Amino acid sequence: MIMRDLLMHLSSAVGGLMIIVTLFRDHFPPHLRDLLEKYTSKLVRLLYPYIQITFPEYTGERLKKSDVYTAIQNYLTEKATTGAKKLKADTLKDSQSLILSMDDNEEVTDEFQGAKLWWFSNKIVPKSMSMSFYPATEERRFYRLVFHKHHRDLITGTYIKHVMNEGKAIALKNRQRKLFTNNPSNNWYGYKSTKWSHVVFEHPATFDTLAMEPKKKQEIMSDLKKFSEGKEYYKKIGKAWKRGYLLYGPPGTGKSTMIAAMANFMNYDVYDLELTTVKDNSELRKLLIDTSTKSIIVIEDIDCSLDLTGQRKKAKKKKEDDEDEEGKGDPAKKMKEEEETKASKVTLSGLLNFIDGIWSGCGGERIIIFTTNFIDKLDPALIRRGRMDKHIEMSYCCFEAFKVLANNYLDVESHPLFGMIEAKMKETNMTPADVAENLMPKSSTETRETCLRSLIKALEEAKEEAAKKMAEEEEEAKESEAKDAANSIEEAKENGVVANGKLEEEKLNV
Ligand SMILES: Nc1ncnc2c1ncn2[C@@H]1O[C@H](COP(=O)(O)OP(=O)(O)OP(=O)(O)O)[C@@H](O)[C@H]1O
Ligand SMILES: [Mg+2]
Repeated sequence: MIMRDLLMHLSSAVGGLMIIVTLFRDHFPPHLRDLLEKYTSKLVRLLYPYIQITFPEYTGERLKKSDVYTAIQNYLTEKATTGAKKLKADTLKDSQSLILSMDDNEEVTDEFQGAKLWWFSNKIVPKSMSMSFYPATEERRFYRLVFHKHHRDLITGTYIKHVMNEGKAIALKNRQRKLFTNNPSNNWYGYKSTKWSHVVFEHPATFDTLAMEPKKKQEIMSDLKKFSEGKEYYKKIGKAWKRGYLLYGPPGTGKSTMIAAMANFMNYDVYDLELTTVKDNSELRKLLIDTSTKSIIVIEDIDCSLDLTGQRKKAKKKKEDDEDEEGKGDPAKKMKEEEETKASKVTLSGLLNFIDGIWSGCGGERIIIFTTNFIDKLDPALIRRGRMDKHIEMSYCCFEAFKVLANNYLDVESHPLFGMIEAKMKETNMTPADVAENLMPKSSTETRETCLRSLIKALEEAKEEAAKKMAEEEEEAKESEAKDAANSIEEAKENGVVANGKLEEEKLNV
């Protein structure tokens, strides 16, 4: 007989006993009744020597999924695969592997330091007749742990802690990383809607494939590693456990690639925050509080995002002008639009407050990354150390970086043409994106040699282009200098005439 049947029999026996007790209670004199109750509960404890602990799925008014429940779920997943007969299947990590967990109404036996325990999974479906729009949310799942009372101390003291630790470790192992993007706030409310939508994060970039000076790359990796191990240190120095990185450099130098490599290195989720869809500072705050720990929050092209209000006003003004031209300018509508424009803005101070303030309360490790093509355009307050702790310049492709790309794209570590490429690279600037594009074979007939030669050709063209551009610029500068000089002579002449004229007038007046 399996344990559940045994427990069920015991429960019904106890239930029967309780009915008898109630009957006797009504007909017995009080002093005898007390005596009887005392002995009955002794008998019950003797007959049912098991203790039950229930772990509900949600805590506190169903607001938050219980961490304990999740840990138990993970812990039991491994046990269930071998022990349980009814299993639920789900896919995990690249949809390649299957994960099996305990189905409802199933039991799993476990043993811990000689003690035998039973886990049951079940759910309570309230029998209310009300027609709910969201039927699934009414179900209350729980796990129940049953063990002999002899093991009370062992189970409550050590075993549950062991389950928590194991469960968390399994969760970390199976962690499927996600890439989140923020939803516009008008989609935040309603059934199953969330502030962030996500897809599985499967970007292949790593620090190995990132083309960069090896020393600089190593420095960034050590910085990240130190940060991830710094829980106690940050606590000691009284700082929130967060770190800000500013990636700057021309387009195509690998800023976005670097973020993917960082996420893969750290095993973190990525929150790609699109500021243009965030209405105001309070929305920004809500979004950021809703991010999980072990995550990278990214704001790309921060210079464009922060100029948001300006951009919007410009767009709106153009629209208004168009309307006026058509003779449809409605003052009431205009006022409404103006109000909307005022309400729809994330300010620099809002962003600064968030970076400084909110996280301190959130706990957990978070990295924030800003990227920009124009570092000079940014407000110094935004990028001062402490906010953006590390500034990383992503620059044009150097020879070391080229070698990484050649290895990635052509599986070649050295080649007689490398010397020429190194020399040409010193003479001109080319982004890693352009180098990579030239190295990539475009057809099956292309060989390493042809790809490297096509890069050399591109480098030569880039050099010529740069020289031409410089000559043009010089020419323009000379022209404008000449123009300025001519203008100032003209001005001086005019001033001289006026001054002389004035002098003549004054003389006559005298
Ligand atoms: N340092 C690099 N290492 C490896 N690949 C790179 C590097 N830089 C660029 N690339 C290649 O070029 C492509 C474009 O790079 P990426 O999107 O990272 O540039 P970016 O600096 O983010 O540009 P933008 O400023 O326009 O956003 C990538 O898909 C990648 O294949
Ligand atoms: Mg980018």
